[in-house]
Amino acid sequence: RQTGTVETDAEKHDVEYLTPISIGTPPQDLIVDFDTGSSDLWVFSTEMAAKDIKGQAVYDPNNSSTSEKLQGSTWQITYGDGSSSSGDVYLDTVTIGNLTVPNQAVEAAKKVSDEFTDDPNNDGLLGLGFSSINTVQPTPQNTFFDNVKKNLDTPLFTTDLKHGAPGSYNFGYIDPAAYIGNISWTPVDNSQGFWGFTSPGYAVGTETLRNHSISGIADTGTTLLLLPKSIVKAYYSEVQGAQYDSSQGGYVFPCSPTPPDFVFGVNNGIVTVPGDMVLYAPIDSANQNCFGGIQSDTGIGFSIFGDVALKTSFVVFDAGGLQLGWAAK
Ligand SMILES: Cc1ccc(-c2noc([C@H]3C[C@@H](O)CN3)n2)cc1F
Repeated sequence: RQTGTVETDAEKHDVEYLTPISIGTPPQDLIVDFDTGSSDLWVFSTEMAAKDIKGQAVYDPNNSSTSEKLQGSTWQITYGDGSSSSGDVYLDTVTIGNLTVPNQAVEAAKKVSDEFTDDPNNDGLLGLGFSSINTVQPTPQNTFFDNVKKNLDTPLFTTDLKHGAPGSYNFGYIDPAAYIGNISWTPVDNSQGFWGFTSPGYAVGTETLRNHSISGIADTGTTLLLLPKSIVKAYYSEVQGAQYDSSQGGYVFPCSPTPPDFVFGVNNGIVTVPGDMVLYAPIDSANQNCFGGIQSDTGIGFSIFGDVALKTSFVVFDAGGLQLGWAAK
């Protein structure tokens, strides 16, 4: 039985968290976006057109003695922001930290949309969602976590994302030094392939929790906290000068004073998103106005507890108990 840990670095404004992995023999090092909201491990590869690669590291299956083409298999994925990628599939050895999975399905990109080409530090994505939504055809493949979990002390991983500082993903153990107080546990609904859960309510600032079911997913690959329009309006009604700016595509408000905290329930506990985390990023060079870290989930069909929510907490993604644990830190 094993456990593992790997450090993840925040990009500017914590827009995404990038984590090193190794693929093949000898090992090829790439840095990828761990995404609990999807379930494909795909990487930039030598099968792409040179014009679509701008600084990224690429996986070369021909340079790995352990790669084996999964004949006839292809994949195609589209993310929440409309970005997409596609290609074919190899089985190869994948190592994260001290954990190795032989014969992991590695999805080699042949095409990627401009958003990926224009993201030079990101060499691909590693899905930590449920394998039921893996896009490989004709036979969906297992995620790294699904393949490694039988070797773990316990079938869970934890996230400790931070604001503008390296965080960590741990596999197979809960580090008691990584959080304070108690872990609030809530059941996971994985029927859509996500780490879905329902929060019982929310509060703005220091008010008491309002009963309002919020069904959403814990998604490390989404930058912001996307909530029902009514809750977003209630929050920004208490932020001086806040307004919906269609040119920015969301609520903006003066970067000072610090806006109120946003609190959401997790079972009988609460998670507090400090006001200064709702100040997502300045939209002008004078840093006068800021884009909000809380925005509407309209059109998605569920809420998304992205990095703005996750980086406030130590979160346990427990596939054994099919539950999520949230703790302060
Ligand atoms: C350029 C780029 C675009 C999107 C994403 C991306 N990664 O995870 C997610 C969310 C949305 C949902 O699809 C699953 N989790 N989005 C990453 C990128 F590097």
